[in-house]
Amino acid sequence: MLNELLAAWISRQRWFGGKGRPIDELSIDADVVLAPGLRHLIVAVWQDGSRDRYQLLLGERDDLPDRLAHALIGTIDGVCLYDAAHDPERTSWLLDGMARDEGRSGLRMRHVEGAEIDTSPRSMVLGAEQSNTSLVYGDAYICKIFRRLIPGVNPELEIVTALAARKAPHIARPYGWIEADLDGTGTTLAFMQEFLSNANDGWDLALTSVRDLYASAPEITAAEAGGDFAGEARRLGVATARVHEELAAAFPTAVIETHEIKRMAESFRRRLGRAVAEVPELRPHVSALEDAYHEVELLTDAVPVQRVHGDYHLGQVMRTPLDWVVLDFEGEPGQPLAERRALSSPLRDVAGMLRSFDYAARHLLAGRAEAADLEERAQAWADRNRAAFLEGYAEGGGVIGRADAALLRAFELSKAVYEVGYEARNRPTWLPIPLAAFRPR
Ligand SMILES: Nc1ncnc2c1ncn2[C@@H]1O[C@H](COP(=O)(O)OP(=O)(O)O)[C@@H](O)[C@H]1O
Ligand SMILES: O=P(O)(O)O[C@H]1O[C@H](CO)[C@@H](O[C@H]2O[C@H](CO)[C@@H](O)[C@H](O)[C@H]2O)[C@H](O)[C@H]1O
Repeated sequence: MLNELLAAWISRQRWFGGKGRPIDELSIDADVVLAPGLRHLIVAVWQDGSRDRYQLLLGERDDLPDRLAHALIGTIDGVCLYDAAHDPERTSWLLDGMARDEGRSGLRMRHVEGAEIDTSPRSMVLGAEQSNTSLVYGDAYICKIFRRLIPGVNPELEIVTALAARKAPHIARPYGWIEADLDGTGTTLAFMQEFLSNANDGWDLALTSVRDLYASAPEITAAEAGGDFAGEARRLGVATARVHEELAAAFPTAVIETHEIKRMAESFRRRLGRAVAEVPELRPHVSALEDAYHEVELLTDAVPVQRVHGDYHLGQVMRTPLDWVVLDFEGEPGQPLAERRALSSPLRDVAGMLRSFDYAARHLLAGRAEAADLEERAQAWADRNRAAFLEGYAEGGGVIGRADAALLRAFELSKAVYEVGYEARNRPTWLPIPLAAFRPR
């Protein structure tokens, strides 16, 4: 009975990865009582012969107050079952558990060495619930509950705790995490960090600048328009280089030679193959993309590799009154953990952010009558901020040599190919944004 209720409910959740496909079976793999009226469940969802596992906090109440009505999953024997992530009276147990390093039937709640956790703030679910659910406790902490579970330590926990131990700048302080064994492997279920209460998302800041530019008279250049972002783009470049330096110091590094460079080009091609099969609009660009990837195969110099962010864009950075802070070191969602933890060229992150300036510049263009004129201004905005970011990156000690141009270009194009797939699946009206990256310039 509970299984059926959960199957119907889970398929409607924003974070459920198998939307649009029928659920063949849902089973409960683990069910731990965390506190009175609060259970922690790991469920396995079977679709088309494949299995994904998700976690949920199951609340139980005899009467569900109105403020929790939206979280109702169903009623069994007169007991209301609901998503307790939305119930601050229940989620306070997670904070208490981490503060006291508690364990419950295989579920381990931990705090970072030396971190003092104030257990008084109550939580709210962060509005933009996407692939995960984030709980914000007062203005002190943000605890990300990873919904779809992949066995292993989450790269975000791994990286942020390693950088914090080095007292690295540009990261949000880690406080605690929750873990359990999945298939015999210690697996991160949740990760809690400092909440940057007085900070703005990089994407929102960039868009404010772009809007100003669109609203301004045509003769006004990107540099003259109000809300110029280039100073911030430069600072972000500096911060990015510093984070790369810290990652290289905290984790192993290597250099890859000719045959591994060829393998990298092959992986760009594989991604392209998959994306073309999914999105036919990519077809006219295949030959130009192949040429760009071939340039990589011709490289003769060794390429330095290290741990990187992996899914770097303006939505992953926040501007505090002091400086930029980098968030979400999880890598590209949906990729296998081994791939997300693999060493890579830091140019991959540089390329990700360059793409993001293009995104910010272009995303308001779609469907606007005056688009041709705006297109020019959008391009000017993107060019200016991309250049400023690269200047900052060099200023911060990041190295982009002349021989790196082919690799940087290939990373950028490959990111755009990934974005084409991402937009086709999630936001089809945004598809023209990454497609514009393939136009000859
Ligand atoms: N430490 C933090 N302080 C303040 N806001 C944060 C923090 N971490 C994340 N956020 C907010 O949550 C949003 C989503 O966070 P993110 O880690 O990118 O989650 P997801 O993996 O679901 O994309 C960010 O764009 C930001 O607005
Ligand atoms: O933030 P996530 O880890 O969930 O990353 C995924 O979603 C992103 C969108 O939210 C997506 O980023 C793309 O859109 C951004 C604007 O919304 C833009 O700044 C990025 O440059 C662009 O790639 C990201 O690719 C995806 O992995």
